[in-house]
Amino acid sequence: MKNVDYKLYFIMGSINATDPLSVLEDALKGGITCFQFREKGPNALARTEKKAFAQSCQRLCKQYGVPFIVNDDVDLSIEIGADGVHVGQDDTDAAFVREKIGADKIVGVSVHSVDEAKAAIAAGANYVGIGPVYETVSKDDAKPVAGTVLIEKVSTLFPELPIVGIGGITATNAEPVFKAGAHGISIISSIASAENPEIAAKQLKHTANQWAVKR
Ligand SMILES: Cc1ncsc1CCOP(=O)(O)O
Ligand SMILES: C=C1C=NC(C)=NC1=N
Repeated sequence: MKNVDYKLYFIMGSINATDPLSVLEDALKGGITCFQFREKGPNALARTEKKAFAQSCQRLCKQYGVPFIVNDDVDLSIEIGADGVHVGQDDTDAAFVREKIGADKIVGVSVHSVDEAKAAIAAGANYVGIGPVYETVSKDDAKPVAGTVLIEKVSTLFPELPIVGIGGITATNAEPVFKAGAHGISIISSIASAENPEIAAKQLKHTANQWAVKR
């Protein structure tokens, strides 16, 4: 799975929306370019329910030709033939994930330092997620707000490495994330909690397209 478009990377799980499948379909209609199935938190689904929900999301992504990436759960990703896996520093080791899912799948890694970015590259990551750029309400154990400093450092040191910024990103604060060198923005609440998720995705896509051209 090469040259993936990380421009507008939506992340969601069953706890992020009342009707998650209709939110995902709206986001897909609004033009998201990548989706991450992130089923985490106190009331997250497990086992058979989690797999069934993941496959419903995967089916929608397939209809819209959008890559379907699973957060952390490597076995689920393999079981349902997902397009890739995203891992955090405390999740499964990225090199192990790469070895398990094979060369043509997507491996994404959350990084919080230059050293972690270096290690992610060595492990065979296709992209890194850097944040939280701004205050986030969607991850209770998020690291301190980092701004765009690390995005600038990593994009300067590793110009070829795809970077997505994450954390509190909206249509009005996305510009600095791209200016700092990110290839894309990762979003939960600006889309999942929006009055109209399709319009929210369209607005974010418009901003992302403006900046992706200037890269
Ligand atoms: C998963 C994750 N990692 C760092 S912040 C975050 C949550 C992003 O959610 P939101 O876009 O609602 O701030
Ligand atoms: C924590 C994360 C950072 N970045 C991305 C893309 N996904 C995540 N779940």
